[in-house]
Amino acid sequence: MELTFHKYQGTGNDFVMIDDRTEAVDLRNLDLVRKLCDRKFGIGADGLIVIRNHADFDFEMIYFNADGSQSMCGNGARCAVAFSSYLGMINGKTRFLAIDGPHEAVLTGDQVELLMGDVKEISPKANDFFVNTGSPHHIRFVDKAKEYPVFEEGKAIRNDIDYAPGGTNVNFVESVSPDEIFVRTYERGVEDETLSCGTGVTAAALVYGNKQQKSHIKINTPGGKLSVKFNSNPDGTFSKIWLIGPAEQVFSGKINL
Ligand SMILES: N[C@H](CCC[C@H](N)C(=O)O)C(=O)O
Repeated sequence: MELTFHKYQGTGNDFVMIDDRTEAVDLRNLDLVRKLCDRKFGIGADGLIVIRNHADFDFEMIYFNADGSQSMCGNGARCAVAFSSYLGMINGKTRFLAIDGPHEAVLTGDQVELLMGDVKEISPKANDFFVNTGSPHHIRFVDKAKEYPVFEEGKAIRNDIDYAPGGTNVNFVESVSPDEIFVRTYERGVEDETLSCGTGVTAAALVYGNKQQKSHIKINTPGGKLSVKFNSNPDGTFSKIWLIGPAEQVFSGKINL
């Protein structure tokens, strides 16, 4: 079977995208997911995104991490919006469905503004924090993030018994200025550091913004620049959380399965 794919990246978080409106892809075939994402034996990506029609939304995005596990993916969702526009399914604005529920997004040039789900709380975790922004995130503030042992420390926290059985993503955050941070992320399901993580920088921005009393945070990542703006509510929840950044089609191709 020959499969057409498109490769996208959002601030260095990269994805194999498949237009599966014919529903030809067997979503139970996790060996297929792992093969497509394999950087030596397949196309190579942090994750796979399958786009399907949905009666109540412009499209549905189904996200798989490279290991076949599923979660919400912020950068992937931004790339899915750009891909659905490329396919002619949307025109600038969209309302689509992901694993964590409905999302709105606006595409302006190569910038995608993605409305994330509301966040109920920021939980303290020893000297760190935990936030669920559609996927789980441990947040640790460090002095020199560029020199921090992200793989070793991230893997240890990701596998901490406190997070069993599902685990968590882990973000190491350095303050740059009152409204700017630098973030490196160890991603569950990729089981390595990725160049950026959309739900992760969103979680980091909420924690930092809450501390700094700021509602618009700029985020630098090894893969590029993102920003997050949000409302802090009197009950301690967060809403109108927008994740903003670029999404780019890198190449397309066909693969024989
Ligand atoms: N690895 C994450 C999902 C992808 C998150 C990341 N790629 C993003 O942009 O949000 C998890 O298993 O929860």
